[in-house]
Order: sequence, then C-alpha cells, then structure tokens
Amino acid sequence: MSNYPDDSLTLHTDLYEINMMLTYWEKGVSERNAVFECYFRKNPFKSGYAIFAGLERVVKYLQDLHFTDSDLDYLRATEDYPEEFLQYLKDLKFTCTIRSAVEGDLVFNNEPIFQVEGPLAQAQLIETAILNVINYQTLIATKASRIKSVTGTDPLLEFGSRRAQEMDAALWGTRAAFIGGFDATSNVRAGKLFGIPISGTHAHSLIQTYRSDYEGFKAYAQTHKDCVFLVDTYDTLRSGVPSAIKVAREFGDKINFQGVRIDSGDMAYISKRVRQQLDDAGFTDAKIYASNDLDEKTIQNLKMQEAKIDVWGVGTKLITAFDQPALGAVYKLVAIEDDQGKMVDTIKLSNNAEKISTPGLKQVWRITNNKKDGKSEGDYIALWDENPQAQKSLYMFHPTYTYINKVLEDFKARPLLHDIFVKGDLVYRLPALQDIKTYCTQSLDSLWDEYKRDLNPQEYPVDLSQKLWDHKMDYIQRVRENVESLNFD
Ligand SMILES: Nc1ncnc2c1ncn2[C@@H]1O[C@H](COP(=O)(O)OP(=O)(O)OP(=O)(O)O)[C@@H](O)[C@H]1O
Ligand SMILES: O=P(O)(O)OC[C@H]1O[C@H](OP(=O)(O)OP(=O)(O)O)[C@H](O)[C@@H]1O
Ligand SMILES: O=C(O)c1cccnc1
Repeated sequence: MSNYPDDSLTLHTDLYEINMMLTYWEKGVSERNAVFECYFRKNPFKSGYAIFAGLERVVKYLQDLHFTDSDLDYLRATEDYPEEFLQYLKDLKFTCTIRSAVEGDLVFNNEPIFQVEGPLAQAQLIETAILNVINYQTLIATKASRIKSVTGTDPLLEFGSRRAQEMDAALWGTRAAFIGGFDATSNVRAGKLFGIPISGTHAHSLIQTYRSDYEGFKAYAQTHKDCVFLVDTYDTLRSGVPSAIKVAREFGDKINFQGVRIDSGDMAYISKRVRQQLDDAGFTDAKIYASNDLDEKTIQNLKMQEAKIDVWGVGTKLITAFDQPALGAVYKLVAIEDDQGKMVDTIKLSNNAEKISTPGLKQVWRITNNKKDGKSEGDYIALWDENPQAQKSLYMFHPTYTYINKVLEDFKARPLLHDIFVKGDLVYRLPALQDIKTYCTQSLDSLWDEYKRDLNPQEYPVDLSQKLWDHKMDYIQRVRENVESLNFD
C-alpha cells in the first residue's frame, strides 16, 4: 500500500496545519504561547447533554507525537518545504499543557471541553487529531447513554462492528458505547484491548448450513455450554422456538439454555408469543434477545407495547450515530502571546451570535446546589483568574437572554477542566475503563431529569461569569471598531 516503513499518527493532520506551522516558523512566532479551546455548538441528537469520551486515545497520541524519518521523507517528496523547516519538525518535542474534561463526564454545548496551551506551532498541528477523536467518541458515548436511558437495567449489547465506518470506529466506538452504558460487545478485539465483556449468539448462516433450526441448534448445543438460539431464520413461532425448546429439553443440564434471539418481524407481537411458548414449556428463565436496527426510539416504543424483550442488541444506529453523524466540535484560538511576551485574547466574529467565540483562557465550573440533593445548577464559564469557589454568592445569567438569571448562595463549584499534561509531561493517571463507566453513571445521577429526558429536554444553563461576559462584549466592540477603521483604498 505504501512505500514507507511506518505509519506514525503525527501526520494524522490536515495539510493546512503543517502549512501554518511553516508560516509561524518562518515568521518566528512558532514558539509563542497560544491557547486553543475545543467546544461544540449544539448538543447531539437534540439531547440535553453529551458524555465526554476520547481522552485516553488523545493522551496516547500526544505521548507519541513526533515526526518519524519516513514522515519527513514523505513531506520532502510531496511538499516544497525548506530543509531547515523539516529539521525543525524532526526535533519537535511535545511541550504543551493540556486541560480537559475527563471521560464519562457530562459536557454541554458552548463550553470548553478540551484546552491546549503551548507553542503555537505544536498546538496548531494537533487540532485535527484531537477533533477527530473527541468528535466521534463523544458522539457515540452520548448515543449509547440515550439508548441506555430507555433500556434501564436490561442488558445492552453492542453489535455494531460490521456496520461501523471502518475498524477504528468499530473499536473505539465500542469503548465509547461501554462508557455510555452498554454492558458488553460482540467485538472480540475490543474485549482483548479494553477488557470490555464480550458476548455472542450465532448467525442465520449456522441454521442455513444445517438446513433446519433443529439441526442447527443441536450442532451448536453439542459444541457450546451457553446457548442463545437465533429463532427467526424460517418461521419463528412454528419452527424456531419449538426447535429451540426441543433441543433445550434433549440436552437438559448439558447446556445452559440462556434463551432465544429474534431479529425480524413485529418484535412486540412476536416476543409476546415467544414468551408464552417458552413459559408453557417450563423455560421461564430463558431470556428473549432482540436485534434489528434498534435505537432508543424503537426500544422505547417496544417497551410501550409491552414487548417481552429482556436483552437488547444494538449495532448500526449506535455505531454510525445514524441520526446525527457528526458532533461538530471546533478548535478555536482564544489567546496568543504578542511580540512583547504578553498574552492577548482573541475572538472570531460571526453574524450568528452562537458562532462568536469567547476570548481568553477559561475554566468551566460545574455548580451544584448544596440544598437540592447536590444536583447540578448549571455550568459557569469564568476567566482563568476567577475563582467562584471563593465567592459567597454566585450570579448566573443566560449569556444571550440575560434577563434569565439567578443568584445562588449555598453552592459548590468544581472545575471541569483537569490538568492532563503540564508542559509536555503527563500528570493525569488514566482511570480504568470500568471506573470511567461508573463515573458516567454518577455524573448522570447529578443531573435533573428535566435535562435528561429524551424529547425536548430543558436547556441546561451554560453561563458566562459577569467578568467574562463583559470581556467578550468589549472584544466584539473593539474588533468592530477596528474593522470599521480599515481603509484599503
Ligand atoms: N412492534 C414494533 N414496533 C415498532 N418498531 C418495530 C416493531 N417491531 C419491529 N420494529 C422495527 O421495525 C423495523 C423493521 O425492519 P424491516 O422492515 O427491515 O423488517 P424486518 O422484519 O427486519 O424484515 P426482514 O425479514 O426483511 O429482516 C426495524 O427497525 C425493527 O427494529
Ligand atoms: O441491526 P443492527 O442494530 O445493525 O445489529 C446488528 C445486526 O447484525 C446482524 O445481522 P446480519 O444480517 O448482518 O447478520 P445475521 O445473518 O446474523 O442476521 C444481527 O442479526 C443484527 O441484526
Ligand atoms: O452475537 C450476536 O448475536 C451478534 C453479533 C454481531 C452482530 N449481530 C449479532
């Protein structure tokens, strides 16, 4: 496929990032301190929240960030970069400070969820990979959480690998789904690499091979202890389930007859009939598994119809984020060192108020009310030198509709962005995946139901401190005046 001996992730970037690095390097600003922040503008799936995921992969990517000889050979062969610049790339060492939300935490639209501070050229280079990873994994963890919100305590199996957008998406999507609430995956590699429990039944091909449900189930039972039989190959009620029951009776204790899987038809009607058949045969503990293009809407609807389904297998609609294939997180420069060595905040204007970036290095504070079961009151974005923890009361107001406001007296504020790397050194201990999953559940418990409901959730407050809001308005004004004073004639 390639003439090059290695495939380092350092080139997993858009060409324009390296082109900008060249400009910064030629102009002597590549080592200036810069701050970029990553955020998304709308919660995905019209959800009231998102679940942050992707940090582990980003950490591994950054730990190994360096241009290999073959990366440089490739750039030499394709781009017209000066040799001295390639030498600069060769010597480049990652020295940025990274602050980030942690995996499994709740994150919301229009707040920084990942922050990079460090030499401009480096911070520019890593934009693409960071967005690539966080956009996808956060999207899938959120979709998984939405599906989990309707399945409750029913086991939830991830079946998406065959439909995912290629292998990386299958693997890391599965991990994100596990964080968001799935219990197990059919992807064996994800089990090996991440320790996610693996689970599997069998396909229609097994039955087709033996040409009858009975012979297929028998062959499986002769070779496996745990058996879940797929009963819809020919006729679920007249052949599939009766054959499964026959085999389960014949094998008795030799197998662990866990249940049957249905994969087509009207799953409410069929599952009820299947339940009756299993119960009548005395297999009251046998579970009914269901799969077939399921998502949170279908599952909720099936529950409403009192379908007798115990275990849910979900593939395509989860792993491809079917109803919203991109999160749309962006990476914006919010501050840069000037030629006097002083940090200057920057802004990106837009006609659309939502698209105007918020200048300056910031921290996001999650505000909880001590009086109301410790539930979240909202997020409060403040300039880095502010400390709401030290304040007696907190004035929170909507950044656009400022008449929506409240004053909190008895509150806690905890920072959302944690130090991950400090000047290139990893200072964060990556948690075990199970702990991330548990943390995700706890985080969701801290959110009022109004923000969690599937349909038309309330908008969770993501507010700016008064100081930051004033600062932003001041910048908008200043940039406008600057533009008006320009004269190109
Ligand atoms: N009772 C139900 N209420 C709502 N949706 C259902 C119900 N039963 C099944 N579904 C969903 O309806 C869709 C039916 O898909 P489709 O039209 O492909 O039918 P099928 O039964 O899978 O047919 P095939 O035999 O070709 O696989 C699936 O997404 C399935 O999850
Ligand atoms: O429907 P999804 O949510 O995407 O879940 C994954 C699907 O993959 C399998 O079908 P497939 O037709 O690929 O193989 P099979 O022969 O095992 O049915 C399985 O039976 C599910 O229907
Ligand atoms: O184990 C299963 O039943 C399974 C695995 C992958 C896709 N569909 C079903």
